[in-house]
Amino acid sequence: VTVNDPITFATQDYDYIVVGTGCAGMAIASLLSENFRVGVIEAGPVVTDVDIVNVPGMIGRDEVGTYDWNYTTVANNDTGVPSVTWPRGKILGGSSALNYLVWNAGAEIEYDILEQLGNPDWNWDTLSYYRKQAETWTEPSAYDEQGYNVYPSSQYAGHSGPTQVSFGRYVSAIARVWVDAMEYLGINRNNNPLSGTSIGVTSASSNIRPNNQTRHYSAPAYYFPVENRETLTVIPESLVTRVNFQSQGDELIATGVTFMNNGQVYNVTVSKDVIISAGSVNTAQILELSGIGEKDVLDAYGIEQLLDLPVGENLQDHCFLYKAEGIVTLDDTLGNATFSDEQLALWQEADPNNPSIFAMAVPSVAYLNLEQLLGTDAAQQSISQAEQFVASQNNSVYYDVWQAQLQLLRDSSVAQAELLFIEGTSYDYVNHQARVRLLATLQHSWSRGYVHIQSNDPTVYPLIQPNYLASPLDVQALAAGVEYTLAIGKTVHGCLRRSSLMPNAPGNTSQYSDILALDQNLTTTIDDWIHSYIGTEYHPIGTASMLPQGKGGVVDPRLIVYGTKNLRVVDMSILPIHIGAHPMATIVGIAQHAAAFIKEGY
Ligand SMILES: Cc1cc2nc3c(=O)[nH]c(=O)nc-3n(C[C@H](O)[C@H](O)[C@H](O)COP(=O)(O)OP(=O)(O)OC[C@H]3O[C@@H](n4cnc5c(N)ncnc54)[C@H](O)[C@@H]3O)c2cc1C
Repeated sequence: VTVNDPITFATQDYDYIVVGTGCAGMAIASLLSENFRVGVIEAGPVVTDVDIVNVPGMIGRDEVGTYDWNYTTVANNDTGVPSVTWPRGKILGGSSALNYLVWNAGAEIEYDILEQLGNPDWNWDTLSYYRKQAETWTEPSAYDEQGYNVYPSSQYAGHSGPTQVSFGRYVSAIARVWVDAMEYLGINRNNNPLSGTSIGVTSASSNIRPNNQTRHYSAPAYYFPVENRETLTVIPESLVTRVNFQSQGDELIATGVTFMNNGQVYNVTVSKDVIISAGSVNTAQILELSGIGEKDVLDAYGIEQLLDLPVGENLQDHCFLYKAEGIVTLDDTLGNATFSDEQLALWQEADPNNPSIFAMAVPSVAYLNLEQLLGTDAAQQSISQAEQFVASQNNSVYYDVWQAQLQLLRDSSVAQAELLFIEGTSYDYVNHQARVRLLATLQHSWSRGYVHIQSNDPTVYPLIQPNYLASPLDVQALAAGVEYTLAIGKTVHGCLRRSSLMPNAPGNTSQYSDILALDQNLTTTIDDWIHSYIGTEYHPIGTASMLPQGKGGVVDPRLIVYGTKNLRVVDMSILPIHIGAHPMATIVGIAQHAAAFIKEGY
C-alpha cells in the first residue's frame, strides 16, 4: 500500500523498516511482508507510466535527470582524474529503474571467495540458488538465438521468480555480428554466462518482460503485483536522515528511524529490525549521520560516535572508457523524432514478429581474463607487481581482501575487463550523427576510494572519491582494454568495420575529436587520454563491507551492523570485493538470501 501522509505512515506498527527500494530494498521488503508488517521509506517518487523508465531502448535518458540523485565525484589532483557524474536512481525501484538492464553473473570463485573471507554460507551455490529464486528466465526463440548467435541452456536459470528476464526482441546490427567479431579476435563464445563461467563473448539477457518488452525492474517485479498487501506500507518522497538507538549493555538496539517529508521531520518505530538498503552512497551517509563510522569523519561534523566502524571505505567501482562512432543505431531515435515516434508506436503494439528498435538494451558484452587482456608476459609482470603491492599491505585491515583479490587476478576463470557495446546513449547533436559506444571497463580495480559525509545536514550530498586509476595496475589494464576496443573497431565484420575509427568519423567539435586523435597517435596519448575520459560503469560496492570485525567489516554474515542487535544493511554496499559482472542479478539474489535467513531467525 502506498501512503503519502507521513503521520499515517509514522503511526503504524512495523516489525521491519526498510530504507530504500532499489534492487535490494524492494525485494527484501516485499519478501518479508509475506510474514511480517513492513514499513518502507523511499526518497524518490512512485512512477508507473513513464517511457524513459519502462522502455528498454530509452536507457541512459534519465541520467542526470528527474529520477537521478545526480551525484558527482570529486576530482583527484593526485591522479588528474576529473569530477565525473555518478547516476543513482531516486525513484521507487532505485537504480534498477534507470539502469542498462544487463542481467548476468560472475565466476564461481568470485562468490566462493566471500566465504573464504569469513562469511559462512556466502558462496556460488547459495547465491546462484537465490539468484534463480529471483528470476523467471525466458529462453530466446530459435530465430533470436541465431540473431544473437548464442545458444543458452535454461538449466542455469530460474523459472518462477518475480523478475522477468529475456532477450530483447530487437537484435541490432551490432548485436548480430558481435559474437562473431570477438571470436575472430580469439575470444571464446560463452553460451551460458549465468553458469558460473563468465569469461568469453556473449549476448547477455536483460530484465525485459517478454510479453510486452517493458523493463522489469524491482518495482514491477516485487511491488506492483502486491501493492494492496496490508502488511507492506510504502511512503515515497521521504528522506531517512538517521537511525535511532537505545543502549542495552554493550549493544545498540535500533528503535526506528527519523525521516523528512515535505520539510517536516518524523520518527517511526520498529519492533524487530531496521534494514538499510539505500545503496553504496546513501547507506554510508545514513550510517555516519547516525553515529556509526570513523571518529575523525564524525568529529568533523559534530556527530557523536556510537560505533567505530570503517563505514564508507573500501569503495570499489567498475570504471570505463569509451569511444564513439558514426553508424545507424538506437541513437537514431534520439536524433530523428519521426523515426522515434514510429518506433515508440511499434513498441506499444508489442508485436513479437515486428519488434521495435526500443525492444533492446545492452546484449553485446565480453569478459576477458588477465592473459586475454594483457598477453602472457605482461600478465605475469602484472601479477608480480600485484604480489609486491599486496605484501606491502600486511598491516592494512584489508590485507585479507587484498590477498583474495590477488587470488582472483591469478585465476583464469575471473574477468579483469569487460568490453561492451552500448547503443542509444551518445547521439552527436552537433554533427547530427548516430553513434555507438564501445566500452572497455575494469572489473577488479586495485584502487580504493571512499564515500563520507561532508556535513551533518542530511540534505547535503556526501563526498564521493572513487580514486580511479590511483593504482598503476589499473592504468595498465584499462589501457590494454582501450587497445582492444580499437582492434574490435577494425575487425572485418560488417557494421563493426563500418564503425571503425576512420579519419572522417564525426566529432571535430566535441570531446570525441580527442578520441579520434587517440586512434591516430595511440602510443603517445593513451595514458593521458584514459585519465581525462574515465567514467563510471555505475557499480559501486564495498562501503559497508561484510567482513570480520577489525578486518574492514561493517556488517557480519547476517548483515547486522557490528555492535548493534538489529540494524542490518542489505544492498550493494555489503560486497567487500567486486565481481566481474553487472551486479543487479547478484544483489537481488543477496536480498532473496537475506530475506530467507531473516525469516528463519524469527
Ligand atoms: C545508469 C546505471 C546503469 C546501470 N546498469 C546496470 C546494468 O545494466 N546491469 C546491472 O546489473 N547493474 C547496473 N547498474 C547497477 C545497479 O543498478 C546497481 O548496482 C543496483 O541498483 C544497486 O542496488 P541497491 O539496492 O544497492 O541500490 P539502488 O538500486 O541504488 O537503490 C537505493 C534506493 O535507496 C533510496 N534511498 C537512498 N537514500 C535514501 C534515504 N536517505 N531515504 C530514503 N530512501 C533512500 C534511493 O532513492 C534508491 O531508491 C546500473 C546503475 C546505473 C545507475
